[in-house]
Amino acid sequence: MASETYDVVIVGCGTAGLVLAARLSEDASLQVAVIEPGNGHETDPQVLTPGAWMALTNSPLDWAFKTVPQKELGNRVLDYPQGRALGGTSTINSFLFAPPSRTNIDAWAGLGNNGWDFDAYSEALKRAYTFHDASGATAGSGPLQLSVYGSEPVASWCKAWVDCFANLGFTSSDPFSGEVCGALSNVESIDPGKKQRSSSATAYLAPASDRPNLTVLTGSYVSKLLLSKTDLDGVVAEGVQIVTGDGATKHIKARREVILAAGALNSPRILETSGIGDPDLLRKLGIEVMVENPHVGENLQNHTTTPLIFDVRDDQDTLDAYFRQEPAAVAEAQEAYSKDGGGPLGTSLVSASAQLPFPGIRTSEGREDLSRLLDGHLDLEADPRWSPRTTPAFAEAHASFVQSNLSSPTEASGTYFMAPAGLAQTPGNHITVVAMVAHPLSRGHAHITSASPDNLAGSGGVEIDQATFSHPLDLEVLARQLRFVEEALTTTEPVASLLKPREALFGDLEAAREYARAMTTPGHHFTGTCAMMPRDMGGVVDDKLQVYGCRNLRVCDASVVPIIPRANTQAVVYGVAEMGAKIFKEAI
Ligand SMILES: Cc1cc2nc3c(=O)[nH]c(=O)nc-3n(C[C@H](O)[C@H](O)[C@H](O)COP(=O)(O)OP(=O)(O)OC[C@H]3O[C@@H](n4cnc5c(N)ncnc54)[C@H](O)[C@@H]3O)c2cc1C
Repeated sequence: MASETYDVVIVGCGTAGLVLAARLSEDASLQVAVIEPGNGHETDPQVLTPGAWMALTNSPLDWAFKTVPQKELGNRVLDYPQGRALGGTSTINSFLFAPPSRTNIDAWAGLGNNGWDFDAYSEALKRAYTFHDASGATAGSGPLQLSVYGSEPVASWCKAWVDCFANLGFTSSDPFSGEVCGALSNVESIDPGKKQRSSSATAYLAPASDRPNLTVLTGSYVSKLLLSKTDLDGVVAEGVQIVTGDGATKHIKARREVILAAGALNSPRILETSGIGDPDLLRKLGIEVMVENPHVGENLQNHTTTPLIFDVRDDQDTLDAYFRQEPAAVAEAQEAYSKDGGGPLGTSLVSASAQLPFPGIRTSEGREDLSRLLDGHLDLEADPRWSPRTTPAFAEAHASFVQSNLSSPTEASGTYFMAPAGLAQTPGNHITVVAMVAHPLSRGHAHITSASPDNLAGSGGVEIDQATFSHPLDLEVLARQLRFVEEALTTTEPVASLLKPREALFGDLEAAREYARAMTTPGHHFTGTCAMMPRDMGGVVDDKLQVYGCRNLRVCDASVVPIIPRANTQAVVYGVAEMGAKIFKEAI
């Protein structure tokens, strides 16, 4: 069988994978190979034009996973998109760049992950981005380009949104500070010079692509890790087996390290297919057990998103006509974008967000409500009913973090997004607001259901269960967020007087729960399936991102995130990858 040898072999040219490829190949003495089933789309206008991102899901650039039916959502099956291209999900995502909170990252350190405190993490994240603010000033020193969109009517809606929450006492703050408690115009991974998508492919790979020590193998998927078991060394990763675009099987050997960066759904699949996972599952499927670890593929965490659409006064401008793809509005959008990158094609359309504490936490009534909820639903002694495969130690640490987050008047336990258009594409003018529980307690899993390495070519042979609302506290918090946001926007200026009169949807909490069960869809923030924490707590990798029980094998992508961040995940992944690159450089 054909074989090639490099020092480091990286599996996946995604968000994290290309950060690692670019950073590690800065050392000209290291031969680095990175492998990707998808292809490059460097000149594809569908990828580069911000407003076109929605068409990328369910396209050939999407793995297009699906969950099993979700019991608490009336057995609905959920779409789980994931990028399959140079840049991975950073090539198909919706641009929002939301750095995580100090308390969230410090909670990772609190699990026993030495060196992963917020200050160290923040330094690493700054190496990933350069943020250009409206005045032209910049922050950060990295290749990823970030900006805030400023065209009308989006800018006016963002201002009204920010002012509305300021009037409720939630003043906006610096999104990079780790301490946001208020509303803001979203920072997006859009290059303000080119008015185009900035991804790990454009920002990290493009400038490094002609390095002689960096080999990028596209159109090829890893079908197996090459692991050997010896009495002396235990289990060692020696490389990977790949299947190329023409169906040939090849071995790519690693002298030093194999780094899995295949994302939160594919990294655990590759481990399990290669014999690292729950011994019962592996034996049942006829896979030789190389490393026993029942936590591989467990601890899947994801946000849920629940939209509320508000009718806007007819004399207020929104992006509805474009969103309904009315020919005149589409032509106008194309003209605006080709003129100066403005108009709806220049932005994700998800223009503003708010990160807010538990509804009512600043009143005694709200605090009593929360206290009843926590007493009824949050057992700090680790309740295994909600996540039977999680260790009591992790369940307790997770619950304790969520309790402290919900109880704080200044920490965000809810994240809200605003788009100045109706996502239902109905006639008239609208804004859509999406509510999200920042740190859900429900945890699911992603496990293989077949031993065949051929499955790794696509989305078959895997069972993904998000276990939506399996922890009852998540639905309770969300129901309160929905009532809060409806009341806040319809009664607080300046937004209230921009909306048409409306009959409240949620007379009581049960109405809000029902609405959530019917309308909730997944965020695309899959994390946790190869969690970084001590092994006896349920970890798959240690704080150097090494896979427990296997030498020369690391994981570095969204799967290592042990507790989901309060908002979207790409910023977290860029930070994790920059942290990982530093750790690996020191180790190799
Ligand atoms: C539709 C969508 C919109 C999103 N919007 C936002 C947003 O607005 N803001 C935000 O912060 N986050 C957003 N996210 C989430 C965020 O983009 C991801 O969390 C992040 O990019 C994941 O990075 P990763 O490196 O873990 O995985 P990926 O970037 O997905 O990289 C994994 C790579 O591994 C490759 N791979 C998989 N299997 C194999 C194999 N067997 N062999 C070789 N390679 C393999 C994949 O093809 C892929 O290129 C969005 C996600 C989606 C799906």
